[in-house]
Amino acid sequence: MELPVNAFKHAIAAGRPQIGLWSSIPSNYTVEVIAGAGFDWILLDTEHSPNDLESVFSQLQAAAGYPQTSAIVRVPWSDQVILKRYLDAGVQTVLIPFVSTAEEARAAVSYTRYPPKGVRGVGGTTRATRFGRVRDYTKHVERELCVLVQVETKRGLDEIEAICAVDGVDGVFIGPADLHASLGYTGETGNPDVLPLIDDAIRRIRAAGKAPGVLTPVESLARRWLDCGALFVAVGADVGVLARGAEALAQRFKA
Ligand SMILES: O=C(O)C(=O)[C@@H](O)[C@@H](O)[C@H](O)CO
Repeated sequence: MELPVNAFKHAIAAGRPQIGLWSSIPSNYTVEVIAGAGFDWILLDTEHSPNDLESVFSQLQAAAGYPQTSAIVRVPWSDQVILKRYLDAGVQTVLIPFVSTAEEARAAVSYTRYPPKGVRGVGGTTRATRFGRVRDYTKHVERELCVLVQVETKRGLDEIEAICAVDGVDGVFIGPADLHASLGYTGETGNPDVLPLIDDAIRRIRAAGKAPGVLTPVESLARRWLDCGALFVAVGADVGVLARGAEALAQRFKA
C-alpha cells in the first residue's frame, strides 16, 4: 500500500490558495457533513474545543471518504507526546500553536520527525501506517507530512523570518485573536492598528518562501489577506455557521 498523498501540502507548495473551514464540534457526523461541502481543507481543532485524540480519530476516518478535502489537526500545544499520538493516528498536516521563535519552531518540527532528524517515537501497526500496510512508512512519511506553526505573539511577529527559515516548517498561520491579545487588544480581531501588521506578516511569510495562513469569518478580511498572498485561509467555523444560522432561522419565525 502506498503512503497517502497530502494534497494540501502540495497545493500550498505550488502556490495554490486553499480555502478551509474551522471545526470545533467534536463529532464525526458534522465533520462528514462539512467534508462534502466543497472546502479544500477542514481544521480539526483540539486547542479551543472539547476534541481529543479519540474524537479526532473518528473525524479523520469520516473525512477520509472525501479526498477533495484535506483534514488538518491543530494540536493543543507543541509537545512531543501529543504530536506523536496524532501523527500515529494518521494526521498528515499539523497546526502547532504559539510558536514565537526559531528555537520553538525547530523543536516543533523535531517532534514530527523520526531519528536522526527528530524525536518522534516509532509505532508500527498504527493507522498512519494503515496498520503495517504502508511500505517503508518511516522512510517516506516526511514526503507527505506538512508542518504549520502559529505565530500569534508580538515576539513571533518579530521572529517571522527566522521561523520561516527553519527546515521542516511548511507554513505559518497568523492567529488574529491571540495576536491582538499579545499586542494589548484582548477580545478584538479587527483592530485598525493590528490589521496592517497581519497584512505585512502574510507578505513576509510569502517572501520567505513559506505558505501564510489565517482564519477569519469576515469575508472582506479573508479576501484582503488572500490578496496579500495568504495560501491557506479558513473563512469560517462550524460552530459559528451553526449558531448564527440557527439564530437567523429562529428570528424569521420568532421575531
Ligand atoms: O485567532 C487566534 O489566535 C487563533 O488561533 C484562532 O484562529 C483560533 O483560536 C480561533 O479563534 C478558534 O475559533
